[in-house]
Amino acid sequence: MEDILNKYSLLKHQNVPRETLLQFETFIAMVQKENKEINIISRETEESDVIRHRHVIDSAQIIEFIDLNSKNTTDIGSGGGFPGIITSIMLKNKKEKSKIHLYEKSFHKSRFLRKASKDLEINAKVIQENIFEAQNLESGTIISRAFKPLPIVLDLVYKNFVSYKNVVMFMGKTGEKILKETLKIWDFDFEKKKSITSENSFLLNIKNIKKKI
Ligand SMILES: C[S@@+](CC[C@H](N)C(=O)[O-])C[C@H]1O[C@@H](n2cnc3c(N)ncnc32)[C@H](O)[C@@H]1O
Repeated sequence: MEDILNKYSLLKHQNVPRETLLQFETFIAMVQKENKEINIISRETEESDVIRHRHVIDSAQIIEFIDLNSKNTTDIGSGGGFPGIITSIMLKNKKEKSKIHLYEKSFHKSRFLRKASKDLEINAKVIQENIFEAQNLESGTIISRAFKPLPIVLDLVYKNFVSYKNVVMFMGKTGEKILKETLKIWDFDFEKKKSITSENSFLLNIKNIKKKI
């Protein structure tokens, strides 16, 4: 059998423990099983290799942006648990106490997320709610992957969160254009990191959001 470290060679620089990688593999099997019942990820991407690269490794690369001094991190629009479940697995094996709050409006996906969190014994809380209706939220890092466009996420954070440390956004191939347009309306500090899984994508680590107009 191929060594698990080879399968996750893109994460080599992060020294992810074998135990964490094994839990990633368990989670991949859970997603594949559930995907037969409900649409967690698109059917074309449900091969193990594809889930590992496109969803698991892609999610894991944000770990360095998570504020470990905060009580909780919030994943908005968690879907099948990317990146919320993946980061929670990593925090558990790093013995970090920060809890991941997974906001997901779908009943079926929330039920899957709850079961996966329980079976994986991770420190995650699933909140089945429309996040736009949630008020006075508090978080350390807020994570958003394939949820809504950047300006909508910024507006949500601005209006619905009373405190947060930073916002991590996954940006695709139109990311540069979207960033430029967004900066006309919003003022914020940001840091960019090239994605390790996709040539045209990057991560944005955003702080100090202010509205310009
Ligand atoms: C395209 S999926 C992305 C899921 C996951 N973050 C990923 O990267 O694979 C967007 C998810 O956000 C959820 N969602 C959409 N609007 C929402 C809302 N207002 N509140 C909470 N969840 C929402 C959807 O049900 C869906 O599961």
